[in-house]
Amino acid sequence: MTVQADEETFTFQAEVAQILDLMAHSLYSNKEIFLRELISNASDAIDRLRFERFSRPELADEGERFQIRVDHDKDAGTITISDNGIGMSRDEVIENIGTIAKSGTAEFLKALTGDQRSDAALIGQFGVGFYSAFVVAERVVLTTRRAGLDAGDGVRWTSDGKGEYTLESVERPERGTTIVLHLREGEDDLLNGYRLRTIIQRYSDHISLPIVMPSEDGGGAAKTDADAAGAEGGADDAGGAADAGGTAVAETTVNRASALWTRPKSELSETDYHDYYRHISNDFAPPLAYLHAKVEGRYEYTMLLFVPSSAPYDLWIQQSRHGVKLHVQRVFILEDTGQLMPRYLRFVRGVIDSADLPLNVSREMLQSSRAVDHIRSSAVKKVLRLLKDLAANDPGKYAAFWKEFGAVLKEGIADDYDHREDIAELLRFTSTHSSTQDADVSLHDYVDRMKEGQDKIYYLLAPTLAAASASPHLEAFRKKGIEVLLLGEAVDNWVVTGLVQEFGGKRLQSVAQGVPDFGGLEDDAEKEAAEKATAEYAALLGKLKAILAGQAYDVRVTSRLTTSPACIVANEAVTDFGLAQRMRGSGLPNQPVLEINPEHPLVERLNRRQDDPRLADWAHVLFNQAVLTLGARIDDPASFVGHLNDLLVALAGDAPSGEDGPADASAADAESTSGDAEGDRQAEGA
Ligand SMILES: Nc1ncnc2c1ncn2[C@@H]1O[C@H](COP(=O)(O)OP(=O)(O)OP(=O)(O)O)[C@@H](O)[C@H]1O
Repeated sequence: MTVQADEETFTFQAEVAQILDLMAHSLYSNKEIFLRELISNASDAIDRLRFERFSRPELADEGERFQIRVDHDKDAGTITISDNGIGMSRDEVIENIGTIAKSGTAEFLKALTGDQRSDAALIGQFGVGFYSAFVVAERVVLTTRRAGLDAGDGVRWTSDGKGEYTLESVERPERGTTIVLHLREGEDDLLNGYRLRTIIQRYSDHISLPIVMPSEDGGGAAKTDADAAGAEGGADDAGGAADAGGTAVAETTVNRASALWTRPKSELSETDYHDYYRHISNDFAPPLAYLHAKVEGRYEYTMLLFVPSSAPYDLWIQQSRHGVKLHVQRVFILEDTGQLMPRYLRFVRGVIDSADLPLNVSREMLQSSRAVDHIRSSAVKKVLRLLKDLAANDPGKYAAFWKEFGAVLKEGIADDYDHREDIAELLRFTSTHSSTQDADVSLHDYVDRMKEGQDKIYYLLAPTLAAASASPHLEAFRKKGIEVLLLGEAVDNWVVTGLVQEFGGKRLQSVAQGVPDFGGLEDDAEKEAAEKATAEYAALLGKLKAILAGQAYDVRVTSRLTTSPACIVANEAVTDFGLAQRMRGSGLPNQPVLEINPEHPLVERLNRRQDDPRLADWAHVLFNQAVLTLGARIDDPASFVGHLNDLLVALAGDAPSGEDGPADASAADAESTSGDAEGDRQAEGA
């Protein structure tokens, strides 16, 4: 920091410098948005002043009208945006302009791809509004004075966006902020009243405050005081002051200046809604769906809510913002932090405007307000209905929604008991019936095509979808043609437990827990075969159990498998809450049971050759390969590889003794094993 008279020079926070650089490259194809961003900040600043006045009556002075002013000066090559909002103190300027305090900055920067289009959308989402000025300006001068401070407490911030900015104290009689953009060479097309007006009407028409421009702004013929002052280098502040103070120049309001949600639906076009959505979300893409409702009755409120088409970068950040802004009688009050929208609907963006709350309502008051309870419950119902309609009328769009937000919506099954059934209908899964990994099966679809005699909804919970779809647990179900839902997300455990094991009167049943349960779909012959196998294998089971003591809770014969030799299931028949935890740990259930397939040649051979000196190797390999197909982690991978290699060496049989071949005893054994393996292959082939 260098000090020169009253001027101090500061260095931008590293992230700001990086974002400024990226922005100039990525946003250029969309350069007009700088105006939208600066007008949006001005509008926020006025909203904040209006709000602060409720608690600080001393700020309520002047009686002038709130407005945002846009002006340009062809000769000086400047565009000026001023507002009579809350302004900033020196500390606030340092904190707000020059630093990015938002959580997730690092994640955001990582998410940038270098692709102009997608980066532009991301940058927009991140809301780096003010810095977009540097897309068109080579120098930006911001002059501001906080409401409630003295005229001598004005601050001027100047920067060329290249790493440093300066601050100096200035006299500024009126509160508010003025931003003068000194345009880069080649940006003269923006120095045109008609062009500016068109941009404002395109991007900022929905701003509920008047945006005014000098009346004679068509070709820059009229010179305002601001223009004249701005033309002099270093006279930016004088320009701004004259500007915000109001001059004798005639002004016209160029936007509609009424809160969009207060206007009747019949007057609004799709484009109006989309523009407004972009204003509040910073999302360049149009919303997937929206609802606009005016409710009258015991409580009176309006809601305008949007479902975005893609997830914001911070959807999974713990403290991510909720997207609904509370207004009271059109005055912005606060951003929702969960009072208006539950966490599982945190992707919803929009406005709720209540006529019943006091203007000075605080967050604490919201928590115990009946009106808020009512609004919240109605908002949730309406959003769920909107999603239901989308699913029914536009399955393609709903699939897109599910891809982006399905995992968030699933949280609602555990969090919102009252709406559990509605949410359950919105769930989509991948199943053994799906041709891709896309989640395209609803619980209704599943129940509708259940086999005759089937009385349960089967599911398989695995650490990933890939592990689920390749799991041996599905073999018998596939053979019998019974559909199984494949659940591969951490939140899915809450889904199955949250559904209280039931949907539409059908119980949910894991295919990897307890003894195999095919409901009414197992015939007597199968049951008999299973009993017979258990008897035939009793001795082998005892031996395996002894070898795997401490690893396998139990070893059983199963009818669950057709092609795999073994699998692991959870001993408990019912999902418990701890399962998700374990799935994220080693991936093994608390009481892992090794199930072996009596029809498999390998298992048959073990039963015939229980005296095999390598029985322990076989047992460990069977157990651990079953752990792997579960998508779980082997406790002691080195020992597994050791057992496996011992068997491979024995099978290889022809390894030259004396080099790396087995010792004599094992060599003899290797031969007999290899012979057996041959027999096994034939048996398998037969
Ligand atoms: N005209 C203004 N008057 C008062 N404060 C302002 C003004 N413009 C910007 N600020 C302050 O600077 C901060 C940073 O502005 P910036 O546009 O970069 O991000 P933001 O407005 O916070 O985010 P978003 O664009 O997502 O709304 C604002 O939050 C606000 O505190």
